[in-house]
This record gives sequence, C-alpha cells and structure tokens, in this order.
Amino acid sequence: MSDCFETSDALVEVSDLLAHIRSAAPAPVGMERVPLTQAVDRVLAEPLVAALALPRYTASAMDGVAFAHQGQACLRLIGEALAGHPFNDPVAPGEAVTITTGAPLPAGCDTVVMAEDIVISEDQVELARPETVRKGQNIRHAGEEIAIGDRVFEPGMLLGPAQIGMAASLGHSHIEVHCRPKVAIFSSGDELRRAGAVDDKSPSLFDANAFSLAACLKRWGAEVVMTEILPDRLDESVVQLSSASRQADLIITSGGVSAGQADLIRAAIQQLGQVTSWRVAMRPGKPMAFGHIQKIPFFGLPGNPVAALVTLMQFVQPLFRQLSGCRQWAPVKWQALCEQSLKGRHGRLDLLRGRYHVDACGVIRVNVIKEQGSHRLSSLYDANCLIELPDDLAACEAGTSVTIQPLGELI
Ligand SMILES: Nc1nc2c(c(=O)[nH]1)N[C@H]1C(S)=C(S)[C@@H](COP(=O)(O)OP(=O)(O)OC[C@H]3O[C@@H](n4cnc5c(N)ncnc54)[C@H](O)[C@@H]3O)O[C@H]1N2
Ligand code: MOO
Repeated sequence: MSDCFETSDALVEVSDLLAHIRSAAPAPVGMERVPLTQAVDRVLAEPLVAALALPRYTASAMDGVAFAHQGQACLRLIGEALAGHPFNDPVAPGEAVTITTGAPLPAGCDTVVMAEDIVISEDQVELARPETVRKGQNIRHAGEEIAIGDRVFEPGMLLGPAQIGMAASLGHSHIEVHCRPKVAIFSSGDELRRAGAVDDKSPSLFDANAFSLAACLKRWGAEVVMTEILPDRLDESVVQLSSASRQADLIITSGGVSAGQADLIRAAIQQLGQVTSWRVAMRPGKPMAFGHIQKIPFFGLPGNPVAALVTLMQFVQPLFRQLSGCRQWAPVKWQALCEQSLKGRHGRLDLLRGRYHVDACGVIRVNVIKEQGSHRLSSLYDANCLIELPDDLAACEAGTSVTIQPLGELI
C-alpha cells in the first residue's frame, strides 16, 4: 500500500479509498451447509450443478386436450392425463385425452388445445377454431430450461427467492453458502447511554449508531457478535477492541475518530494494528478511518449518526460484500434531473440527502432535502436517495443531470 495512506493527513479521494479497501479486504469467510429454508439472502459458496433436467418431463402448459395434430376438427376422447396421474397408454391419430397443466404429455400426442377452445360431448371433442391450432402448441419440453449437468448458479451469487425455488426444483434440501461474517460494533463516547438504560439527566444521549449500523449489517447478512459502548479511555478501548479482534471478521467503531482530545479510536487501533487511511474527501464522513488489527479489517466511522450510516453504505458495504463471498456486487446508481440548484464543497464528494420521483414521462427527477445536518437522522428517512455532487463541483444549476444512489438499494 502507498505511503500516502500510511503517513499523510491529507484528505483521501473517495475512489482511491475504495480501491485501497478493495485491495485490503481479506478472503471471504468460510462456508457452511444450510437448509434451503434458511438460505435467503445468503451467498452461494459452491456451484450448483443440475442433476436433473427442467422441466423434468414433456408436459402440457394448459388445461385442455392433447392429441397428435393432423388438421382435424373432431377427435375421440379416450381418457385423461392429470398432473401426478399420467395417462400411460399411447394415443393414436384421431384420438385425444383431456389433460391438465403440468401433466406428462402421453405418447403419440404433440399438441394441446386449451379448454376454452373445445366443446366436449360424451366421448367426442370438437375444436372450436381448428384453423388456429399450430402443431406443438402449449407444450413444455423436457430439459428446455435446464439440462442435466448445467452449472445453474456460480459461487458468489446472492440467493433470492427465485434462486431458492430453483434449487428446490432441482431437488436440493440444503445448500452450500458462505458463513455470515461476524461483525463487532462499538460506539465511542462518554456521553453515550444504551437505549433502555436509566436516563441520568447528565448531558448524555442514547446510542443510535450501534442500533442503526447493526440493523443495516443484519440486512446485508452479518452476524453481529457484539455492540458495546467504549468509554473515552484509551486503555479500556484497547482491551475491548483487542478482544473483538479475536472474535470478529470485521470491526466497526463510530465516534471518537476526528480531532478532539477525547477522540482516541485511532490511537487505540495504532496500539493493536495499523490505521492505513484517515480522512476522506467526502461530506458527510470526512473523519473516517480505515485499518486493521492483525488481519481483521477495521472501520472507524464518524460519530454523527448520518455520517456513520453514509460511510457504512459507501465504504463498509463493498468490503462486507467481498467478505461475504459476493462476486457481483456493485452499488446501484441512476441519473436524475435535479430540480433545484445544489451547493457543495469543492474538493469533496458531497452526498446530499434527496428525494427522487419518476415523472409522467418516465424521467427521474430529484430534489434535495432542506436540512442536511449530519446529526439529523430524520434527513435519512425523509430522503429516498443520496445525490452525488462530485469533488470538482462546488455547485450545480437546476436542470443538471446528477448521479443518485437510491437508498432502497443501499440499506
Ligand atoms: N476539529 C474538527 N472537528 C470535527 C471534525 C474535524 O475534521 N475536525 N469533523 C467533524 C465531523 S465531519 C464529524 S462527522 C464529527 C465526527 O467526529 P467523531 O467521529 O470524533 O465523533 P464524536 O465527536 O465522538 O461525535 C460526533 C457527534 O456524534 C454524536 N455521536 C457519537 N456517537 C454517537 C452514537 N453512537 N449515537 C448517537 N450519536 C452519537 C456525538 O455525541 C457528537 O454529537 O466531528 C466533527 N468535528
Ligand atoms: O462526517 Mo461529518 O458528518 O461531515 O459532520
């Protein structure tokens, strides 16, 4: 890693910090076999190879009648084929069977006409519009979706409901996934009290960050192994962080990382490992620190509650996804027309809280939230996106196209 990350207190550019974090990320955590019922939002650790074809057999796609297509309008009904109860005899030309959706197509049949387009009287079937019938219609062919031996999913895939349904269709009751990365979360500051504790009326405040950060990480699939408050004492912080480094795959602190006399987090990390980057050219989030204790990555997020969550989304998330084994993850970004002029600060990427909507012509339009203070958590839930004002712009006019990060995709 470059000296700039080790020694300089200059602001690090966002793209440089992201590259540094990516290169410093450890290998993905180990794997475990879990029941499919617990696999949603987990990351696949081994390829899923099909031992079966899908569909498993050639079947009807409609409720109706099956027969061999020869242009005829009238057929003799000889039986029925149901999903789960196939018709096992061959069907001769001129004959038909009633059939349900998903029932195996009997031998001799190649076409299905749906029930709405036929008239049945006793053992006769009349096709209402024979001229519209195409040979082979309404048939699902064995193996047309998945062939035996196909690599259906590659490792690194995030498993959603459709992938889980597919794994079940292929007969898997369990699946090999990466373990949940273990995360230790600390809030730093003598002013902090744990929600639920007695309010001692001193100028104290309830710890918001441990809860908001843990909530976000759990959504991403973390196992949060501890959430503790660190006092403004170096020795105590060193002991607790050291203990966390023996239990967690990732350590996150919030607060105590800027330039005040009680900002001890960087000093604690320097005793145990290394801070390789401090202060990023981004607002909110400037005082963020990154480093490691032994091989365990460490993020020192700023204490202001919005800054803590925004830096979690921007910098912790990419590393967390790598740690989880995700191979394809990238942040979602859209272009939107800004309806107001925007003000930021030259030399920093401003991430303004905004609200986007899609207008009647399908254009995404965005407005900035009035109050942007990074202590105001309400600015994050009043918003539905972050608006990027790049570091080479101090302002932009109304009507400019800007990049937005939809919050629904981030947290
Ligand atoms: N001289 C400087 N002062 C400050 C700088 C700077 O660069 N130089 N940066 C400012 C920015 S930007 C931010 S953000 C804050 C972050 O500083 P810290 O990370 O050291 O955070 P604290 O000072 O401990 O706390 C800041 C603020 O947030 C409240 N807080 C902290 N933890 C929590 C929590 N878990 N839940 C709720 N609220 C929390 C804390 O009480 C403070 O009000 O520094 C600026 N100053
Ligand atoms: O990280 Mo701070 O939020 O810019 O006040």
